[in-house]
Amino acid sequence: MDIILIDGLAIDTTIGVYDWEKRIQQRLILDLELGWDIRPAAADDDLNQTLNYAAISERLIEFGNSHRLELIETFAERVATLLQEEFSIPWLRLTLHKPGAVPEARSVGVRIERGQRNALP
Ligand SMILES: Nc1nc2c(c(=O)[nH]1)N=C([C@H](O)[C@@H](O)CO)CN2
Repeated sequence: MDIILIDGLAIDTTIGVYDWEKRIQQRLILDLELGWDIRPAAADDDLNQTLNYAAISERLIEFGNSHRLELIETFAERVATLLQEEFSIPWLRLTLHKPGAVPEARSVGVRIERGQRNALP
């Protein structure tokens, strides 16, 4: 399986468990590895046969702007489901950072994998 990469995607959203967090926007940073077979697109030089990383990035930014969640776990799970359902992505690894959450840490976050890695040749 090949991998389409989106690294360091900045998404501003309302996220957090505390009351003060529900009144502000905070930035999440997403790194995505999206499983795909890129050979048909490469053979035909055709965007329609691959994952359009620009369209996916735009959709995830829109998701963040239109949802208010508490846990980064929930955000990550919702994004993974969206990617699988709307873009038919068979396998993905999502790393989500909430950089400002713990001042003493460079970053905190979650990493999840969803789907079947060997679903494609
Ligand atoms: N595992 C998690 N721990 C914490 C989360 C979270 O989403 N997942 N969130 C918070 C607060 O919202 C925090 O980010 C405020 O600084 C605390 N722990």
